[in-house]
This record gives sequence, structure tokens and C-alpha cells, in this order.
Amino acid sequence: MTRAGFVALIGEPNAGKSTLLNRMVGAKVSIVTHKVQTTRARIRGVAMHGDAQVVFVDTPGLFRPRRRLDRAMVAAAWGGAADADVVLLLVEAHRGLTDGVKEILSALDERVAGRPVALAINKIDKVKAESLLALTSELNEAHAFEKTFMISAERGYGTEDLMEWLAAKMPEGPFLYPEDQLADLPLRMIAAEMTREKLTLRLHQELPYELTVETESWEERKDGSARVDQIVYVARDGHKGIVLGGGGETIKAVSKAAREELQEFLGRKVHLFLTVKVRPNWLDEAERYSEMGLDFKDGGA
Ligand SMILES: Nc1nc2c(ncn2[C@@H]2O[C@H](COP(=O)(O)OP(=O)(O)OP(=O)(O)O)[C@@H](O)[C@H]2O)c(=O)[nH]1
Repeated sequence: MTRAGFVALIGEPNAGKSTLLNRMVGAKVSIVTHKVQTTRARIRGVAMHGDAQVVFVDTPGLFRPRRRLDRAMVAAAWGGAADADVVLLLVEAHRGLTDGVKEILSALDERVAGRPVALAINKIDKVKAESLLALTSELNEAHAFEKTFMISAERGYGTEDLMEWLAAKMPEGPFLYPEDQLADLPLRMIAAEMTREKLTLRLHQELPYELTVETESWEERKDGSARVDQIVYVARDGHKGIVLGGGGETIKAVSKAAREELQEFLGRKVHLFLTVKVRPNWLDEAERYSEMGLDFKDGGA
């Protein structure tokens, strides 16, 4: 008998959800950067473990929503958790029981009532082993977790045990995705995410998430290569210059880095063309939201 189900990863921004997802799934499907709040879509990765299929929902970081986009992200995060068979809360070992974690804990009972919730203390490579016991009991006093794991998503410590446990928690049933499918994101969206990641890394603090990337066209060529055209949408005229850089230097570097990553991912040659356009209202356009896997109305006032 096979098993299959969903695991929702929740936690504060930067807790390491994308890193863990990538490790469990074994391929890079979600973007990982040093910046917070990079995950927008409810990206799923599918991990196989023995007879079990575990589908991970990588939720946007939970944080206090202000703008429409933020509210939609938070609604998407909790939506993912409420549908899951197991909820996995990631807490950073060196930060412990922060106010943000406390807020998540107080919302847990209401939002995901009846679902098993496990705790994964992540980034244990950053702290002394002695401190972990105290942290474990402190967190378990704050919430009765079904199980506590100590892991390093980055180094792979403890992640095997975690996977083993999650697999056993999945309900019996047929696989939800074909076995060879790594993520249910279309290639076009993966390619757009790669470009957005490179932009985010390159621009640092200058443009938090006021830009979006869309793949306009994807053409398969006879020689086995692909021509990919993408548009980078910015919210303001002034941002266009920042994205382009002096003499187009920034966009060229971004394009090169994104092309290289996409080529490695696909295992073949890619011709990538980026165009920067100003679209003042994109943050409030419904269409943009569905392309990011979010529900526009969730962000409503
Ligand atoms: N030292 C250490 N760093 C880690 C570990 N896991 C993740 N990180 C780092 O923590 C940062 C954030 O990781 P992400 O996986 O992007 O975090 P996230 O929770 O998906 O973040 P959001 O998308 O903002 O919600 C990255 O710089 C990771 O390299 C770990 O086990 N140890």
C-alpha cells in the first residue's frame, strides 16, 4: 500500500523553509536567497521516500501583513497549512522563541485545528548542542508538539529522520503526482523565479519585492536550445534605471546569471532575453496575483 499527502512548512521569514524543501525534494524548485520574504507562490515539491510520496507546500513567511500583497501572502500561507496532513513549524535555533514564533503559535490552534503539528529546530549548526535541550522544552511548553526534530536544513543533519517520520504520517492512498515530477510549477514560472532571484540578489535593499518577472515566450529551437523572453515589471519609472544599471550593466549580469542557472537546470543551451517595463499598478492587478499562485481577493482590505 502506498502513502501520499501534504506537509505544510510554516515559520518566520528566513527560517529555512525553502532550503529544507530543496533538500527533501533533491532539486532546486523554490528560490533561496539571503533576503527575507522571497517566497510568494505556494510552491510544491514532491519527495519520494520508500512507498510514500510527500508533497511539500512551501509557504510564504508568516509575518504581520500591511499591504495588499502582504495580506495575500499570509492568507496563502495559512491556506496551505489548513489543507495539509502534517504542519511542520520551523524555528531558528539561534533565535529561539521570538515574538514572531509566539504569534504563529497562538494562531496555530485556530488556523490548523486538529492537524498534527511537528517542530523542527533548524540551523542547529549555528548553536552549541547544550542549548538545544533548553530550547526544546521552552518551545514544547509554549505548544504541545507531536514531535520535535533538531535539524540543519543546509547541512542535512537530522533531515533523514524527519523525512522518515513525515513519510510514515502520510495517509494511505495512491500517489498524488507522477513519480518523476519534481514540482508542479510550469517551466516558464521556474525560469521567471530564477531571474527574479538573481535580480533580488543583485539589487539587495534597493527594490524589495516591487518587481515581478514573467516569461513572455518560450521557443524550442531545432538545434535543441531554447529561446526564452522575459519581462521584468517594475512599479515606478525610477526603478527601471536601477534594474538596467549604468550602461545596462545590471540587467546584463542578471541575464547572464539567470541564463547559466536555467541552462544547468535544463541541461541544454538557453538564449535568454530580458526586457524591463514599467507597470505602475502591478501590485494591485488581479492577473499578477494568479500568476504568482496567490488569490487576489485574499489581499482585499
Ligand atoms: N547556518 C544555516 N543556515 C541555514 C540553514 N537553513 C537555511 N539557512 C539559511 O537561511 C537563509 C534563509 O533560508 P530560506 O530557505 O530562504 O528561508 P525561508 O524560510 O524559505 O525564507 P522565506 O522565503 O523568506 O520565507 C538562507 O541564507 C539559508 O542558506 C541551516 O540549517 N543552517
